Amino acid sequence: MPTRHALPLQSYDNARKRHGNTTPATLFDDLPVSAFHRPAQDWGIYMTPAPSLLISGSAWFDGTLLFGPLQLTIGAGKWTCLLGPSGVGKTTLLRLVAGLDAVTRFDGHLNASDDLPLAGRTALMAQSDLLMPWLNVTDNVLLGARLRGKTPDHARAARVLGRVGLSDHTRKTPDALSGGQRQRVALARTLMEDRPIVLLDEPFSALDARTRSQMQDLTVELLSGRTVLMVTHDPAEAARLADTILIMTETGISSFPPPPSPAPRAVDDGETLKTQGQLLALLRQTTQQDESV
Ligand SMILES: Nc1ncnc2c1ncn2[C@@H]1O[C@H](COP(=O)(O)OP(=O)(O)OP(=O)(O)O)[C@@H](O)[C@H]1O
Repeated sequence: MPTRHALPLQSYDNARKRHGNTTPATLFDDLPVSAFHRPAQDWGIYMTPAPSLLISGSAWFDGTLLFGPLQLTIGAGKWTCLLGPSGVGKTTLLRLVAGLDAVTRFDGHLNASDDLPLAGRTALMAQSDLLMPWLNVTDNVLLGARLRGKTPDHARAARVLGRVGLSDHTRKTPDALSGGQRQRVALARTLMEDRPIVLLDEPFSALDARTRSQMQDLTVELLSGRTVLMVTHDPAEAARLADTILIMTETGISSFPPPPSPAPRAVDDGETLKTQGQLLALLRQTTQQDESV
């Protein structure tokens, strides 16, 4: 764990200690430590146009094959949904792309099509919200900027928090929020991070149906032009949002045709509902095959 005493938010380490170090250390570890000390103009690399992701290889944990060999391309500026049975390695794949998985060995290549490093160009919204319990909602959303020594953009944070429906909750700490509200704070924080590659791990799973469809629309709007890789268990979500649908199983990754209309698709769009049904049928088959092994 790198020391963080030079970070602009001086109280970060102390607060972590006070709270028993309960917050996962990985929240902003996608930033190389040296990046915290770079002059502002060097941050240009993080604003590059969205590249494709080229992934090829196998992942191993403790000498056991987790998944692979697999080979896939995540389209530049496109929204790719990754589905598959629990435990097949979807989260691991996201964490590997984000450079956050120190325990899994990946034999192969994880590259951007522009040949620039991935480090610092990804934003990951993890399955757990990773909110700092001692910071209020606004400060959680602004934490990334503070850690990088940038002037926090309070006006933008207020706008994004307004868009995710949390304007009335900005001064609350996470313990005073519902699960769905916490997930919206985490979403707001990810949307504040201006990265060309965005990795979302079941970002809408804790939301009620109405809020979920609203947050899906908002996220598509705000991440337009980014390369998005989203893990989801929800065929309806994939059918609404995906430019590309990928199914990950123990035997590899295959693609599934999305509906022809552009995303986000209407929830009652006929082609979208058809794709949702076909996808669910395929996932049921996949799960049954896994269970019969
Ligand atoms: N820290 C860890 N130590 C050991 N094994 C782990 C660890 N994290 C994950 N695994 C194992 O790695 C495999 C892949 O896990 P991963 O979380 O990537 O799956 P997933 O497809 O995202 O599952 P889910 O859909 O349930 O979130 C699983 O078998 C899991 O048990």
